[in-house]
Amino acid sequence: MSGWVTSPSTLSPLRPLTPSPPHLLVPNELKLITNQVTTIILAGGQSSRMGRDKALIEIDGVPLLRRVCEAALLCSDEIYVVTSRVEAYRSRVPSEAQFIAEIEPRGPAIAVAQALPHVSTPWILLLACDLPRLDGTQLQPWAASLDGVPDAAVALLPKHEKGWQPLCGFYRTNRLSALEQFIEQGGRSFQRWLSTQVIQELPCEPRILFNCNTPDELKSVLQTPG
Ligand SMILES: Nc1nc2c(ncn2[C@@H]2O[C@H](COP(=O)(O)OP(=O)(O)OP(=O)(O)O)[C@@H](O)[C@H]2O)c(=O)[nH]1
Ligand SMILES: [Mg+2]
Repeated sequence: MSGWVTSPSTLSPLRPLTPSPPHLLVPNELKLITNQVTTIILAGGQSSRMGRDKALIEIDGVPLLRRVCEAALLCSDEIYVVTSRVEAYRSRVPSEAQFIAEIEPRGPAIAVAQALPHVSTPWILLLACDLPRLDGTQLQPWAASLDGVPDAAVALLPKHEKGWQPLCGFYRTNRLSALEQFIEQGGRSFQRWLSTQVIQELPCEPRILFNCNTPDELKSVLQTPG
């Protein structure tokens, strides 16, 4: 597959080319898994701007949360969904996804901190659940570039016009104790914490970061799929 830099030290062997059952959105043939990355998907927001649960909004018959899980499964084996709505989502995600239950939404920073004890890989891929144009085949070369990230950088994140996009990028697991400390000291804003950290920019097409927060944004996705 073009763009995928194979590196025996960081990649687990390719999946065998077994034919996929027809119900799978992610054919086994497309998977290129790195054993460096655990994916954490945040799906515990309030969806107040959308007026209904964004995670369950269907595009081409597939809930947004499932689309994001399927994209992540192209590059990582371990996927955790952090949410207070575990039962509502359980049947709507791929069977590989595991859940971390929150009592109530307390913001993305705390949700990430809650997931940390589950992670044993050196990197975390952190994703929002409202990224309808996230492309799993794009995640693969991103994950393959992690070895080249300078040691000083805590995260590899795309930039958009308002600054870093914290919910579509990679974090060094062993540096997130700084996030835990920030929270212990009362900090809640992910953006504020990021502003104190060294971040490496991840070159990224803006369309992949398109965030579906409002009914109008949803309409634009439905009108211009892909
Ligand atoms: N687990 C968890 N996820 C969250 C929390 N707050 C936001 N998220 C997720 O973070 C991502 C970005 O959230 P936003 O789109 O900014 O906010 P939202 O709360 O979902 O929606 P609004 O109420 O319209 O702001 C989404 O995937 C949310 O589900 C939280 O407290 N816990
Ligand atoms: Mg959003």
